[in-house]
Amino acid sequence: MSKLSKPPTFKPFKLALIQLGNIGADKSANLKHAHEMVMKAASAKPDLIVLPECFNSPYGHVHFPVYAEKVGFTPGEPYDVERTESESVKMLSSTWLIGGSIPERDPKSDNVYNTCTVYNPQGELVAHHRKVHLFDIDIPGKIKFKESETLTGGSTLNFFDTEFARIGLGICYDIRFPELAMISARQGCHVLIYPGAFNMTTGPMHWELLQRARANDNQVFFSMCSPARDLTAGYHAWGHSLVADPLGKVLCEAKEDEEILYTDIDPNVFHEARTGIPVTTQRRFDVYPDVSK
Ligand SMILES: O=C(O)CCC(=O)C(=O)O
Repeated sequence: MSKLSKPPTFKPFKLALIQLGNIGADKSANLKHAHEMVMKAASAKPDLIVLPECFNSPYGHVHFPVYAEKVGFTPGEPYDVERTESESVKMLSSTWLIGGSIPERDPKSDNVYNTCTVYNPQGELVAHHRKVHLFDIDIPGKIKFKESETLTGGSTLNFFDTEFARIGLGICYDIRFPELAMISARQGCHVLIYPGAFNMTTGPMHWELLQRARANDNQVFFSMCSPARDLTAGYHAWGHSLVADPLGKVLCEAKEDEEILYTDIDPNVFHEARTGIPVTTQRRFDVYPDVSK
């Protein structure tokens, strides 16, 4: 994970985003439904399946410590999925799968993180990302949210290699910090995937704009996978799971209900964008040397 080796050759692949619905208070029911939807998505034989942010628990800072699981890894150490205590990790091991995110309790520090886990087709947990930027906002009369009341921010940037692409990870609010996407792209990621759950205020304002911007800035494919909207839940997710191409064009977008979106990722678009508008080789670090390389 996240070592600077040569990226794999970027090859065409089929991506499936599961905009999961019916996420309620019952964790086993959430996992059962997620499993059914992963199996349903897998029947179309995609190369990579993605679940949304917080797919096993209601979204809200009060819920995170209650639903948090010991996932079975320590950053910097090899993963040991055999010894995991996490029901969610056991359910997820099936194909190339970005397991959205779940609240994770670190066994040593007892800190709770919002964590994305990634599995290869052998069912091994091969990468993880702890949400770096916590969603603490207050838009009077609209939305107030404070993840930092119960969560700790991660402190690493993460990507993983498949046989078809190098894929960078982030979670939701991480998209507002272009540095994360920029550094992942400079480390050779072809595709950036951020499970996310925007809301009814910032969703219409920024969900599409930010994804198209990160895609276009970095000339990569960019995708966020959201839960479906549930107006009976405490948090109303925007939905609209989306994939943008390296020119910033929206390739596909869900509405607000439960849905599986399939997209063919074509490396030619990536290469043509970078050849036609060669910003990746025209940067002037002599003018902005403080920007991380
Ligand atoms: O950035 C936003 O507007 C929403 C972020 C969010 O919902 C999250 O980080 O979970």
